[in-house]
Amino acid sequence: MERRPLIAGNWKMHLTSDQAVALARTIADAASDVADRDVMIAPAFTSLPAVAEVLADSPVLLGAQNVAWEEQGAFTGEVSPVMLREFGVSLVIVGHSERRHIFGETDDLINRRLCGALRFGLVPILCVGETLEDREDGITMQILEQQVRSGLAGVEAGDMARVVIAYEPVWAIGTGKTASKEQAQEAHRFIRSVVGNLYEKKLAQQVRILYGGSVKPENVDSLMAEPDIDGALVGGAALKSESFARIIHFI
Ligand SMILES: O=C(CO)COP(=O)(O)O
Repeated sequence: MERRPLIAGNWKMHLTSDQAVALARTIADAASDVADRDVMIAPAFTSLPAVAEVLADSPVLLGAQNVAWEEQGAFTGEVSPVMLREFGVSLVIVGHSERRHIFGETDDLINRRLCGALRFGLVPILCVGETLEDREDGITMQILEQQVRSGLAGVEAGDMARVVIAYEPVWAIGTGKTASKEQAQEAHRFIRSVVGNLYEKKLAQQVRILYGGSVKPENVDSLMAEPDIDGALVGGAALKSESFARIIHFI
């Protein structure tokens, strides 16, 4: 089963709108020759309109870093899927570890966000990952299973075909410590098996699973060579045009 790779840059809470436009321009140029893979960048909400204009004639997809589940309403501080669609956003990150650990987002809340994204035609990127403590306690796979199952609760097979999952071990995010390709492959294969138990095996083979956590030009090729790693969710290295350009062009 051929899965189309996806390289996604998560800009987190970095860059003013002017800076975001400048970086988006260089990435659009760098990605102009890629045909066999998807590339996405997710700027801060405030930069979406300006970055959307830059990407209008580019194959680079526009992503957002979070999403609410209702079209509109009394949800102070939230941004609705319809508001994101208005600016050409097509993918949205949900359940990022920073949302879970800094802002206390629960599995239930993340599931609501994911379902809201699907309902309004956005592709959700569901992030899952264990902490260092979980790994040392030997409960990595239980944590991943729990996060995948609750994140996907109520999602029908027809919608599941659009969902992307990102495995981001918390201990590897922003630390410079990448999971070894063996650790990442083991987690990805396990996540695919969990999806296979929830849905048909064929569907599990179609689902793209990205790796995130200190992805860099130096390690992207070996990670991408693993059979169940279908792409990367990149933080720090996505903020530098040369390094993200190299990551997009992984071999
Ligand atoms: O959280 C991440 C992407 O969502 C990973 O961040 P880093 O690439 O900076 O480790």
